[in-house]
Amino acid sequence: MVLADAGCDVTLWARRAELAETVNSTRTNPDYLPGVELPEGVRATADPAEAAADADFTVLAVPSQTLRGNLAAWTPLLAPDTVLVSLMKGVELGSAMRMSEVIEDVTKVGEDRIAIVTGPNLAREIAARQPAAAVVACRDEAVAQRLQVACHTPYFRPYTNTDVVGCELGGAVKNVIGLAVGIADGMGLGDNTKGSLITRGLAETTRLGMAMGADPLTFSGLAGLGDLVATCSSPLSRNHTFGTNLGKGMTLEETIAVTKQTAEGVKSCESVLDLARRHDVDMPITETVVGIVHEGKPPVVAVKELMSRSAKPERR
Ligand SMILES: NC(=O)c1ccc[n+]([C@@H]2O[C@H](COP(=O)([O-])OP(=O)(O)OC[C@H]3O[C@@H](n4cnc5c(N)ncnc54)[C@H](O)[C@@H]3O)[C@@H](O)[C@H]2O)c1
Ligand SMILES: O=P(O)(O)OC[C@H](O)CO
Repeated sequence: MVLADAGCDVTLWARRAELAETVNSTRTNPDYLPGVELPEGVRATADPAEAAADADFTVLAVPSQTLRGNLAAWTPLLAPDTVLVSLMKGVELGSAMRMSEVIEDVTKVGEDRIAIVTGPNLAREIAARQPAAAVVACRDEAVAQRLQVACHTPYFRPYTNTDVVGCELGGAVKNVIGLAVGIADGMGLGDNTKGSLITRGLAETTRLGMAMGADPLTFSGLAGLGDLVATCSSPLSRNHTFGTNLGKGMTLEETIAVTKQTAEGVKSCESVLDLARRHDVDMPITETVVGIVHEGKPPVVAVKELMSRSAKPERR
């Protein structure tokens, strides 16, 4: 919708032929965004070759853990000079690669032709054309500027950034902190807890980012604080909602069963912790989320452990 509203011709790939047909005939995607009318500039197809043909930008928005497999099939279909754009906010399990690294690894396209779009961009609000800012990041600023033009609309305001590492980490780790805040909400804890988790969550995200060569200022921008605040405040966030259900006492299996869309932090909390250990960075909130989500630690016990860590200066 954003690209079409900005004047681009968009071909949307859908896995199911019947969904592509529904999008074309009704101009809606009733399974995911009921009630939202898609602009004329969006056409759907179930044929990835048709979607990829001659594309100036190939925008990738599949779950982070399926990207590698999807791209392996799509790489031969990509237009020769296309810019690959990641909307995904996750880290690959096992390799601990960021999404742009997975894209480079599979397609062998150089980092100057790989960009990301991130920031406080809850899909439902974007689809309602509510005002939002975003970050378009690419190592090659000229490419970021081209993409900025391609997605700039009266309601969607993209800023450029060349710190791809920082922007990607901001997006992936905020999902983990969103889970933590959701768990606290579900336990009935209040806004002091939320403010503390958001701030200390941003501190551990920044520590990891700096260890990986990111610019610390990125984390006070849209890809860091901006997205963290949106995710941790909103009932529209899948990660936040997933955490709230866990905090209310639902089991992991029950929570997965009621979650219809991708909550990236559920898997990426493990890969973020993996990254932290590879870079020797302390990430206590991420570790706590892994403990609750994957090791069956009761939230009450996890909170006690987090609060009884040794006292230390704030800036360390
Ligand atoms: N929804 C948002 O508000 C939002 C905003 C910004 C970024 N993102 C990011 O976008 C990415 C995708 O999230 P989403 O909101 O579109 O999730 P979603 O669950 O709504 O949609 C994921 C899509 O991927 C498809 N899919 C699932 N498994 C697949 C597979 N094996 N191969 C190919 N396609 C598959 C699903 O059919 C679905 O169409 C995530 O990384 C998320 O963090 C989402
Ligand atoms: O629904 P979530 O938790 O995946 O969050 C969506 C977007 O990333 C918010 O910017």
